Amino acid sequence: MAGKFITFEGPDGAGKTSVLNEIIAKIAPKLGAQLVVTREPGGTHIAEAIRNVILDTENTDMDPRTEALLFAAARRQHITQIIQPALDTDKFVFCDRFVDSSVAYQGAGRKIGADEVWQMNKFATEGLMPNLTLYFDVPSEVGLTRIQNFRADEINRLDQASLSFHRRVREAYLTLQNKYPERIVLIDATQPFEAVVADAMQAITHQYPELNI
Ligand SMILES: Nc1ncnc2c1ncn2[C@@H]1O[C@H](COP(=O)(O)OP(=O)(O)OP(=O)(O)O)[C@@H](O)[C@H]1O
Ligand SMILES: Cc1cn([C@H]2C[C@H](O)[C@@H](COP(=O)(O)O)O2)c(=O)[nH]c1=O
Repeated sequence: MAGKFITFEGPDGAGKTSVLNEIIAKIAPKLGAQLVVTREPGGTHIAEAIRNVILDTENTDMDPRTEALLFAAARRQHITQIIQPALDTDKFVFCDRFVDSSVAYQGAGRKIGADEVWQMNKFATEGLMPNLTLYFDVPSEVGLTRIQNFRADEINRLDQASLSFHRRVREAYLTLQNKYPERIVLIDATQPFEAVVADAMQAITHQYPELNI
């Protein structure tokens, strides 16, 4: 892997996507064609189709392991079609969520267990991991309230899970950050938006000074 793989992670409503958009606007002129921005689940035609199945609020009877397998299947397609080819050609890949989401949501939220979810995802990723992960931390209540207040028209099946589910997700992220502090940088996402963007930018340019604007 010659390129750089940077992921944005966090509970629902943490502000990842908004911050990612802001950061991309800042660095896109600098990186030009060396920049790839993508998301999970999704990023390819097949993976976006899988996304629609997973997030459909009608699919209330989906088994937790089916859900985990579908996220991993979407990830596999995304890696082979988008992420790996970009890394092989020296690009910076910014991805909204990756395998840490599966460990947090399916491992802890759905109680499948972190080890089983890691094992299953090894088949999908063949060990590909981000170089840098920004973890946007907010209490579950804060994230869910933001979604209710600002994004009520886009609530998906995962957003609808119980508060205790979302609390387990956050705890799992904090455990991951504690376990892999070299890779995962914690950003306090309860701050005003501009301060969150500044902290995220600082974390990125600390590791990649060439992205300083
Ligand atoms: N620091 C902040 N303070 C207050 N509101 C914020 C902040 N950051 C983002 N928001 C708002 O919260 C809402 C959710 O943000 P966003 O969609 O970026 O979160 P997300 O982490 O990508 O969520 P999800 O993973 O559920 O898609 C948006 O309406 C956004 O404007
Ligand atoms: C990759 C991935 C995602 N999820 C969950 C997290 C969110 O609730 C949705 C995706 O919606 P977003 O608005 O694009 O953040 O899916 C998950 O449970 N497991 C995963 O691996």
